[in-house]
Amino acid sequence: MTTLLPGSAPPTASTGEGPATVSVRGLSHWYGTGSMERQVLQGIDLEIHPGEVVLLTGPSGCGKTTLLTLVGALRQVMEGSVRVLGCELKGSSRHERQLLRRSVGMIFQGHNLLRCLTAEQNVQMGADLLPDLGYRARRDLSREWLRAVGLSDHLGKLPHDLSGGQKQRVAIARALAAHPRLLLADEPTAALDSRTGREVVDLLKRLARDEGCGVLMVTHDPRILDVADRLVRMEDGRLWASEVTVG
Ligand SMILES: Nc1ncnc2c1ncn2[C@@H]1O[C@H](COP(=O)(O)OP(=O)(O)OP(=O)(O)O)[C@@H](O)[C@H]1O
Repeated sequence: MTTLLPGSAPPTASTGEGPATVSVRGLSHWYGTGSMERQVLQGIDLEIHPGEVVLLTGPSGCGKTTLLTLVGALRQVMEGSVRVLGCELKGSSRHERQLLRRSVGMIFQGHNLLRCLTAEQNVQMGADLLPDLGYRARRDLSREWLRAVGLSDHLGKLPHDLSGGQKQRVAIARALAAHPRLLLADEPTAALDSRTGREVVDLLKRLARDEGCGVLMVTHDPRILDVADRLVRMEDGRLWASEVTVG
């Protein structure tokens, strides 16, 4: 039996069909100017389809986070094409990028919780992005997501009363509460023990499958590679043709 995620629609997703969630073509990126200029991405091509979980691996400093932030509309695209949920980011306006980011969930290493808000209030910020939901519905949704990540007993706690792994799970619940159509995650299991890390990636996989959400996840964690529909390896700013279909 399939258990639906909080507030989710019945499963409709199919992996690899329909328009791509992300389509990157010939993407290059540089940092610095003049003699300090350094190319960090070199002609990247990548597609992610609705419901697909793509894991990105590669050595430290090879450009993984840069790629994630470009796809997440957090940086201006310098060269190449990045289409996310039908929106071309090359040449896009700040307003267009802001609108797009409402449909993109992001889980980065420093979980960025607001220190003065409880776990429940932090997650509610994610639910606030959903249109047409009253206060009570948003609060209930936040509680359901916190239950889904195993934190029902910590609703009223402030971030400094939570462990690193618990904070990471709040950040994950906040990203998922907004019902993203694309989820970008930078080492989401880094601060988690192996059991919690496994639960979190299984949750992300379910989100992808049940809601047709594309997932791009950077990881160094060999214990979770099996969650991938596809593994992509980056070295020196290039995606090598080692796109391995996992299972
Ligand atoms: N804002 C910036 N300004 C200048 N250089 C940067 C900036 N951000 C990243 N870099 C450099 O660009 C290169 C790629 O960095 P990036 O963070 O994308 O790599 P990464 O693969 O995610 O590394 P890690 O696995 O250690 O997080 C690195 O050499 C990094 O030092």
